[in-house]
Amino acid sequence: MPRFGLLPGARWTALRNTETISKALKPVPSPAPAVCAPPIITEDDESLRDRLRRRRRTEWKRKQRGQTFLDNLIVSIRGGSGGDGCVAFHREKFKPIGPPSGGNGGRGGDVYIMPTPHLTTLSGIAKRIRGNPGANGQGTWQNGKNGEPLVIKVPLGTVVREIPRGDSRHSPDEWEAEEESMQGLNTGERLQKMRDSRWVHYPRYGQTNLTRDSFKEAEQSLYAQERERRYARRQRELQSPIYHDLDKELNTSKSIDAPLGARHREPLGYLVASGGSGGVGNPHFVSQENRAPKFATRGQPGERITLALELKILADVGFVGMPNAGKSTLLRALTGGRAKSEVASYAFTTLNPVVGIVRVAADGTFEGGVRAGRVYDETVLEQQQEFERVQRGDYANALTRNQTEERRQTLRVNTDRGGYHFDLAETFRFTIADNPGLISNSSENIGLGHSFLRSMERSLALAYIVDLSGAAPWDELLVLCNELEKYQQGMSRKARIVIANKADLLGGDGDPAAVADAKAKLSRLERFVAEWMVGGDGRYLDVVPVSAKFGQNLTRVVGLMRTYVQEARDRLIAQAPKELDVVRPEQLMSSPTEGRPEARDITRHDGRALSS
Ligand SMILES: Nc1nc2c(ncn2[C@@H]2O[C@H](COP(=O)(O)OP(=O)(O)OP(=O)(O)O)[C@@H](O)[C@H]2O)c(=O)[nH]1
Ligand SMILES: [Mg+2]
Repeated sequence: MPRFGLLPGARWTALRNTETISKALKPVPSPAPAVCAPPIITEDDESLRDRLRRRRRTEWKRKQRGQTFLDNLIVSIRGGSGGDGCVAFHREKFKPIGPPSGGNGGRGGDVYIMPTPHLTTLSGIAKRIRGNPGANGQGTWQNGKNGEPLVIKVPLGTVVREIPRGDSRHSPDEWEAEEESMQGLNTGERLQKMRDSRWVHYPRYGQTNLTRDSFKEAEQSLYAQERERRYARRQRELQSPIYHDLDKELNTSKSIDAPLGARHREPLGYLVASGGSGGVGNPHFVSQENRAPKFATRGQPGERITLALELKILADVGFVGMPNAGKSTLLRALTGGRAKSEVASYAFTTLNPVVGIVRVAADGTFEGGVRAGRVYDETVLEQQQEFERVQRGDYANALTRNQTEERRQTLRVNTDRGGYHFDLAETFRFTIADNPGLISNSSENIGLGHSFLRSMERSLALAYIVDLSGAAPWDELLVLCNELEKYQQGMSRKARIVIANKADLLGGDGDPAAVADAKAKLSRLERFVAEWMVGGDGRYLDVVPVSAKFGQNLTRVVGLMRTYVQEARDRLIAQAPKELDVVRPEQLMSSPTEGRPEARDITRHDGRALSS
């Protein structure tokens, strides 16, 4: 029995015509017998698929030219609309004609914006946000409930700006939106629509109300109030447009001198759009002339605001390096694996900045350094190894956290100093941002674009990461330095250190000739840095060879970074004691670097052109 299938391109509508049915159907061969066994997916297939997926993601990201890194977002916000007032008359046994008893509508919920350290991207924020509406009033003087406030949580370091009127990105306010919705209507229709959106009438009394003087007066006064509100809004927009630099967490603890028993309210953040007032019920319109008003007002629409959110990640130290230099590996090594930055051997693994915290003890020990012997390999390989460990049952007899603690106390020794324990007293902490790789012409939005460079503007210090095993790490440095300068003049003066990574690849297992070569390369890099690269305060940049993968020489890096951060913080306090919250990087630097050579067209040690 032949099976039939739809000819490619034949539309289902064609099947209505019976004549075309025979044309639309064609015999198709019977399917191959079902294979019972599931297809065997080898490990190679898995990794190939994984690599292809990553490649697609990177390519897509590159095509967006930095547009998808959500550090810039336009949000249009609407406060909650107020609830409608109610038209009702009191009814009771033996009281058939009671007084007006319509309740007022509830106020629309306000919209607040609040910084939180638990977020690192703006990607979870909707582009249109609407506050909660107030509830409508009801009979027997029942007022509607106010709308709950809505809090938009944004990452720390977000700058909030109101988009001014006239800007193409500005979305219309309440009145402009109403005007737009009435386009094409004649005067009578417009008036009718405006009345419908402002008034509630007692059933079947709409037309009767309109002719009453008391209604006309009420309408006049409503429009007058609206004009005042509109004028006040324009004034506010001109005189104090919304601007918040959310670089500090809001204090959530109760003040110590708060009265006993005072309720603690969680801070909501900064108000950005107020909710509309609720409409008033019909008792509001009682007058000598009209003892039983049969109209009430509707709730006002909430404020409409358009905000531009810009995320400038706040990290004390920012990493600047070419793709594959080992920035993510270094961040993971410095944070003891806490910072979940992806590591892989292809360019542009890191697509968005990742911030990690380095915790340092009084003796210079840092959290990542206490787990001696740990290798920070590529994340896929680590996952694979972890999976194998689980499969082998290595964790079956592992001690629980309480057991470990007990054991430590009984033995009075520190048996476990790795993992997520950092049992030394932490005396200093700073944050590091691992940024996507920078390539030649990144400042012109090539590669992953320059959106992440904006985040670096705020770092107190920058660290260049170069691949020491490459053919010419000094050329990499030049490109990095020039790109920073091209993006913002004077930015490269924030750099304090050159970290020469992958030092473990040099030295060829102790072969004297290879060791001599490695030393020569390092001293050439040092000479280059001494000759061409001067920090903002006129000092030369430190050059430190490390191996991020094997955690070698990292204590020195942490020690130096700690000094830079401490110095910069002290300087900030000294220079701007009253404006501590304003980071002014240009104040940190004093002497310009001159005579720096131009970026050259260079190729990397692996032969790839940098200007791709
Ligand atoms: N031998 C050795 N390999 C390293 C070292 N540091 C990083 N690698 C390897 O270098 C490759 C790239 O490392 P990543 O940390 O992803 O480099 P990245 O600079 O973050 O790269 P992008 O995110 O693409 O800009 C990985 O295969 C790492 O395992 C090191 O110190 N020694
Ligand atoms: Mg990376």
